Amino acid sequence: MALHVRGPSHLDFLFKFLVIGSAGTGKSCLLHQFIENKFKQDSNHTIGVEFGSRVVNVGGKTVKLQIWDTAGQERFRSVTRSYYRGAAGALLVYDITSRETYNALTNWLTDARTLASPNIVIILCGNKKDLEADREVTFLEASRFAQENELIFLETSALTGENVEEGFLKCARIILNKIDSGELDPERMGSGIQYGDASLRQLRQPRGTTTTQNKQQCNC
Ligand SMILES: Nc1nc2c(ncn2[C@@H]2O[C@H](COP(=O)(O)OP(=O)(O)OP(=O)(O)O)[C@@H](O)[C@H]2O)c(=O)[nH]1
Repeated sequence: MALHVRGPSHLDFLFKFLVIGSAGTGKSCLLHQFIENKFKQDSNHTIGVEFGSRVVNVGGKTVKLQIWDTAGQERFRSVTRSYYRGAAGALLVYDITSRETYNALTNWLTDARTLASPNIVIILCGNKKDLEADREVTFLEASRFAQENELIFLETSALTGENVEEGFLKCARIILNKIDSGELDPERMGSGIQYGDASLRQLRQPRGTTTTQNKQQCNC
């Protein structure tokens, strides 16, 4: 899907993000908490895909996060998979009170890395941190899984808001660092990154310089 940046002239970048993971882990609630700053009461299963966006300031840059919240239910898998392409970042969510959702992580991870991009930046979120008494997955084992699979790991609570903003911002910060270091090229097709108006102004060449296209047309 093509991304278009038409908006405030102060925008440096637009990043496409996904929220993925098994049904009922709290993906929609995490997105709602991040965007609305409150817990989404009576959250129903997502049908297909939902969308949200928020402009954030990270490392001195203004970034618009365009976030696709996907349905975790198996019956929507073919629809949701079609949204993976060209995502720069993802929150991969499991529920700390459900080992089943933790066991499914490997499949979600494979999907993300094959369908989105091998370079996609993924934050592993152990959600429902507030339900400590019902915990089925320890912090330590999830940390090890994250380390083995090169993921950043956080335990979150969409209910209390704990670590929710951190998850999204950490993902954005890592992507920005990778752009700075040259590891990620925003101009690569399917990078999930678009320059905003502010970056485009900086990139624009001064008048009178020879463009690549001009050089190609010249036979000398
Ligand atoms: N206690 C607690 N409950 C949560 C939290 N996050 C979500 N829930 C509850 O978990 C249930 C599922 O939340 P959703 O956000 O709809 O889950 P989902 O992952 O989007 O589910 P699908 O759309 O089916 O993939 C709801 O009843 C929420 O109220 C949390 O951090 N703490």
